[in-house]
Amino acid sequence: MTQKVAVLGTGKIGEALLSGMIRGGWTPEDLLVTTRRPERAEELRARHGVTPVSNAEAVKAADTLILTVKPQDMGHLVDELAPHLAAHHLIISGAAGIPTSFFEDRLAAGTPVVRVMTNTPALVDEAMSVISAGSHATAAHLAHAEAIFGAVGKTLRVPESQQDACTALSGSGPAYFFYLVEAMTDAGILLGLPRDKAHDLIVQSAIGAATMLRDSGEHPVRLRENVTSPAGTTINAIRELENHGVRAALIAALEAARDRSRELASGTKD
Ligand SMILES: NC(=O)C1=CN([C@@H]2O[C@H](COP(=O)(O)OP(=O)(O)OC[C@H]3O[C@@H](n4cnc5c(N)ncnc54)[C@H](OP(=O)(O)O)[C@@H]3O)[C@@H](O)[C@H]2O)C=CC1
Ligand SMILES: O=C(O)[C@@H]1CCC=N1
Repeated sequence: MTQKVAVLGTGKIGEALLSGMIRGGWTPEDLLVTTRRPERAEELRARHGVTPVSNAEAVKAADTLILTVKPQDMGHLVDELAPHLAAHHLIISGAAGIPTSFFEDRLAAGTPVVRVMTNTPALVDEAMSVISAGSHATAAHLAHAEAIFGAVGKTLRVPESQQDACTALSGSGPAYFFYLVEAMTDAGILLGLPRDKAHDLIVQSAIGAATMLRDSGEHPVRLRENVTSPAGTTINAIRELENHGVRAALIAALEAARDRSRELASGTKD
């Protein structure tokens, strides 16, 4: 088995992973990338010193193939790879929705497949990556996937049946926080603050709150209660959040994301 790892379809998430692997000690010589557009390939070579190759060349040179194309492009990519694959290859899919059986049904019997859902904080080594084994993936394959995704943040093994839910929570999760910051910054504008100051206040509050959630060991309810003084300001805001159904909206939003992940399972749903 070579040390080489290929990232096939190196777009936003593929590049986030790639850059983290390099920060984590992988040498660019051990990393191959594939892209659809030649200009994208050159961009990756210039930024990271990695070698862009064709999908077929990637299969020849690397044992571990990380597939980070969109779910809708996965069928086409797998058809292209199938004739070149051999027994030593490990397939790691980073796509939303696509089950490991999608690959197992299209590739030679016994092909090991690991499914991973990571997220964009991989760019700052704070990703949350959830990892599930396909039918033929061994403990060593899972450990290998953990070593790769562990370079960009935390990893958690989950049964594959929980992957769509995890995609809704942590895969898409950063977007919800960015959306909240955007909305709260607008509120700051309404309250008369300059945009840059409103942004800084909210971002630092988010960092502080996230650090407390991670490090204090306290339940989120307790942390919120500690901010909420009797007859104070916070409870007025909380009442408005409840009046506007924000909690119900979040539950419905994540359920919709989970449903879309399920819908993408066939790899053909636009
Ligand atoms: N963005 C996110 O936050 C997350 C995304 N994901 C998953 O990661 C995957 C990629 O998402 P994202 O990075 O956002 O999307 P991008 O569109 O940025 O990346 C996909 C890349 O794949 C390339 N590509 C498509 N087909 C081929 C092919 N046959 N051979 C080589 N390259 C190909 C595309 O090239 P071109 O640009 O030329 O079209 C594109 O650069 C998806 O499956 C998504 O579900 C998972 C977790 C989080
Ligand atoms: O929106 C998406 O489909 C991808 C998967 C999880 C985050 N982004």
